[in-house]
Amino acid sequence: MADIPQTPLLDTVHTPDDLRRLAPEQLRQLADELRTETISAVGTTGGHLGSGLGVVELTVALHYVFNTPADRLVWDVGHQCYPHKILTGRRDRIRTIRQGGGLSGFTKRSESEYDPFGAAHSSTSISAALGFAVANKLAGTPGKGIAVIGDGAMSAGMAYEAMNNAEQAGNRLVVILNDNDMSIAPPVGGLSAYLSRMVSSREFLGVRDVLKKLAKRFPRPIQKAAQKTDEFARGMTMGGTLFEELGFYYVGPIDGHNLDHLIPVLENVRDAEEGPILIHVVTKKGKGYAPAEAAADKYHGVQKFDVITGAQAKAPPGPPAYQNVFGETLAKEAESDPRICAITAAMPSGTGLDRFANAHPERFFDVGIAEQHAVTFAAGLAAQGMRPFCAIYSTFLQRAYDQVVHDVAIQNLPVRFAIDRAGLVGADGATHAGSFDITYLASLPNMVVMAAADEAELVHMVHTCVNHDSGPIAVRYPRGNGVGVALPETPELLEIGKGRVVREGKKVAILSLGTRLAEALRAADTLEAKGLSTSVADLRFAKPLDEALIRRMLTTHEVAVTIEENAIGGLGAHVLTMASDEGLIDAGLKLRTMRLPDLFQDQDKPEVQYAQAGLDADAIVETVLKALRHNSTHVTEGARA
Ligand SMILES: Cc1ncc(C[n+]2csc(CCOP(=O)(O)OP(=O)(O)O)c2C)c(N)n1
Ligand SMILES: CC(=O)[C@@H](O)[C@H](O)COP(=O)(O)O
Ligand SMILES: [Mg+2]
Repeated sequence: MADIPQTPLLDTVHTPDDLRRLAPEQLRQLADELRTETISAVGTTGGHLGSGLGVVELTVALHYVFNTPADRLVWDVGHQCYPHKILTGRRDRIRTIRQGGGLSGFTKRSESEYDPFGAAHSSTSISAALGFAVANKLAGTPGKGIAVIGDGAMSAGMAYEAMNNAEQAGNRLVVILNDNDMSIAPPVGGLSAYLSRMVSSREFLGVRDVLKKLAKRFPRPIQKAAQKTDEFARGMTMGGTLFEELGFYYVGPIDGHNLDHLIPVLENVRDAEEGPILIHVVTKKGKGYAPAEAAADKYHGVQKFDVITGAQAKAPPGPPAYQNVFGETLAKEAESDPRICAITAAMPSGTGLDRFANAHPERFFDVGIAEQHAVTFAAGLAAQGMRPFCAIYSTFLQRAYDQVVHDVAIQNLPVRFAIDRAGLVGADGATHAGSFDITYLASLPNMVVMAAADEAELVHMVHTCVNHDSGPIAVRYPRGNGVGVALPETPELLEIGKGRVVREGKKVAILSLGTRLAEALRAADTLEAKGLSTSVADLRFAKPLDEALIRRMLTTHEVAVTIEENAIGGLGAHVLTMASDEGLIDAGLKLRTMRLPDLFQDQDKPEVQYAQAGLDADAIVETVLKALRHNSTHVTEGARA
């Protein structure tokens, strides 16, 4: 573990109350020590670094000026909250972040009173802060709602829905726009260009500029405060900013690393009688750590790294990552099919579409953090004859559910959903688990839902998505690397709704969907060794089900087990419904469904998580043996566990 840095002043600050007892001139040192500790901690654990480094000064200033936790500080996404956690009583656990049993990598209500709202999915902070603000206003209790939202998160429609509704909060709501001109990738779209113009068209506001603007806007008390300064700054153009048109008082842009500017501005905003106010702070993602500042991604998400050199720990070379198999396969398919285009919602590298973009830039679209728009944009493309691949993580696709139903499924449009991070994802924890997409997709009209059992299957499924002329198709696959099977030279056109028997047996049938297939085969070996002849089928499709294959398995084996990397309501539910409707349960079939829990809080590596979730080979064997023992007289010798 990297040495814990010397931080004499930070050592005395355990809560924001300690911070607020410091003299203003001590805050610079505190910020420097906080940045050093953040770098050291993330060097040990890996995680999100760049965004936290960019808000070190802002974090100090916000807790110094506002009366947290009574003033409810809501971090958007929450990946930048490591400095906030260090200052709010969690420094002793910061080196457990994003690990099994450790701190969450995002804000989490159950962790601290200083985390009033959980996050991880972006663009929720203004709505939540508005909720806190209005609740306090209604109750007549003090306490503001303060949202800190990034320029990337500001590209999502939900942020505008909240701002459009914010007037009612008055001065109870403060929005800090943390503009570092970065999302995970460089930001895209009109808003990004607008913010760049705002920042480049005027110098950073000094305190005098801000006080002058505030003074003009607000009644006497602020003017008095403003007049304390020895001179007024030049006037600012009043109004005209996008945010002012939405009903906010816009203040900025100001230097988000200059405590001498941040603190007086925040103090004046805190005491303003008018509102809501949006403060536009300009920061640098990765600030204060040369390797992060120099990196293209500003060290957004990092492995453990050497603090001195910035060199990240390299994962041993293994099979290709699913995201890259997807991106490269689609890029190859697109060489011969001009209809193919690809859409990401601000995750080009995470989805592997950066590879597609390099090959076909004119057919690649990064729409920003705007999953709802991404899906309906894809629907429009499909309706006009294109073959759009909408690549969105399982968890983030949840945000666009009505667009999937209303704009794609009901209209039976040939949109292709490439659903990465399906199943458990490890360190990102519960908010990023891809536990529900089979449930929320396989009940939709016209929707085809496939799950790749390995990287070769993914290639076949992408090829099938390209060449099968039908309505919507979703293909899901997990975070991480494949299993090491050879990628097919010639991809297969799969028959929709047809699974495959991978192993023939007689007594036990394991019906697998997705990458649990490897565990199913391991379990079959164990069961065979116990004298239990076991079949294994890879169903490939959750919808439409391969009913003929399933019926054969359920009627010729004593025990059948379904297994999927999805919570309840997925494959198992559909097989159970079919078995029940066809009277197979009545006929004495022992059918068990193995699936994820609906809430899985742990953050350990996925293979550890699956064992904890009871979805590995040992759990399959145990499930089968229990089923066989259940009111059964047919237990084969040796089957007793
Ligand atoms: C709904 C949703 N889509 C995608 C993501 C993935 N994501 C996490 S952070 C991030 C970029 C956020 O950019 P910004 O708000 O500017 O914060 P910064 O990292 O620059 O501090 C994205 C796209 C997410 N968390 N939530
Ligand atoms: C904070 C956030 O939502 C993203 O940075 C996410 O953590 C990326 O996940 P992957 O690392 O699986 O791409
Ligand atoms: Mg940003």
